[in-house]
Amino acid sequence: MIDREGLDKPFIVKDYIFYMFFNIISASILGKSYTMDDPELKRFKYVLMDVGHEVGARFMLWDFSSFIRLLDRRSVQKQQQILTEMSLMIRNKFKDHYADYSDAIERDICDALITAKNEALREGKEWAPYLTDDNLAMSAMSLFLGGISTSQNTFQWIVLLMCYYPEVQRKLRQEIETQIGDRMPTHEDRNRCHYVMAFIAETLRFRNIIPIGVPHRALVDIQIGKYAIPENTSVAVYHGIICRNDKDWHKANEFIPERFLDSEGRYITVRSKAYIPFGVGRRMCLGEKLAIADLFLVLVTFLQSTRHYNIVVESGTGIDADPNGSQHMTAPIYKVAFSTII
Ligand code: HEM
Repeated sequence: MIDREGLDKPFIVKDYIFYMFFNIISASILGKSYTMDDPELKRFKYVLMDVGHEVGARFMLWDFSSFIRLLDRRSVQKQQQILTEMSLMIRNKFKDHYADYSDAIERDICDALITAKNEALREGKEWAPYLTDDNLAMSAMSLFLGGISTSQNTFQWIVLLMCYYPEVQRKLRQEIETQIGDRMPTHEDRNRCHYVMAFIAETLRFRNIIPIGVPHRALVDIQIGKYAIPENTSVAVYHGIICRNDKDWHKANEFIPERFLDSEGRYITVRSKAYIPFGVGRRMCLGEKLAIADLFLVLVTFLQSTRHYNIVVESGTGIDADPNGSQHMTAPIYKVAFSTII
């Protein structure tokens, strides 16, 4: 990134973050990485990032209003066409895994799905008939779609917030320096980097990227607290409000990583019920552990590799969300500049 953009020149960091997380998730699920100018990657980027900016928050209403779909018909058609291409591509990549599959090595999630299918068939499990190649390929696609925009979007906030609050950046660097130094970070390092973990947890609370969650449907008539919900009603949990309400959070609208540290500076792993950036209940995020692991490793590596530089941020709207950020609470478009510490 620094080699490409040079020193002391502010540049938009957004696409770099997208490409990095795209490759991380793609390598874990499909076992494939892309170069930045790969045309396939650019098509994916349209669906995962650009369509939201093209039509703004109206994008959320496509499912509910045929009039708005008509108004945005070009974007709707383009998105549908790319999604169809994506599902075909993922089906093919899933099937390609059979060519050199071995149950002794699990290269990625597609391999793990094939192993699960073979085991279910061998053991005569009642769900084995549902583990068809098409269903498994579409499960891989759900992970792919669910994982990339969420993780990359959270990391856009991570970079913005740590640059916007230089004192926070200093504390992150200091902990990484004393606990890890120059060596490659491991998953176990999460147990010693309490401030880094608290910073990630606070970013997820403070700028909860899916504030209205994923809409669900009541399958039967049900009572939730004092509310009677009739069958077939759409139900959305407003995570964004719950994660930032004054009843549950002291100074809810301030960014305070220390709220996730105990009096001895240790990361608090027992969570308040109001901490739900990954949703709640049976349909909560499947990728929470993978997301936290990736965010930790990428953040530590990023700070290690930039330790000789000051990172300065230029953001016209500060740390307010992008008003055109569709259903996600997207970070504003900001620039960063690297300068050598003298
Ligand atoms: C910082 C990163 C992430 C955040 C904040 C996040 C957040 C969420 C939220 C709020 C939901 C909806 C839960 C609900 O409806 O109650 C969800 C669902 C889901 N997420 Fe994530 N997610 C992240 C990363 C990932 C990753 C890395 C993957 C997989 C590789 C993933 C896969 C999924 C899937 C498959 C669902 C649907 C689960 C279902 O409907 O049963 N997510 N996520």
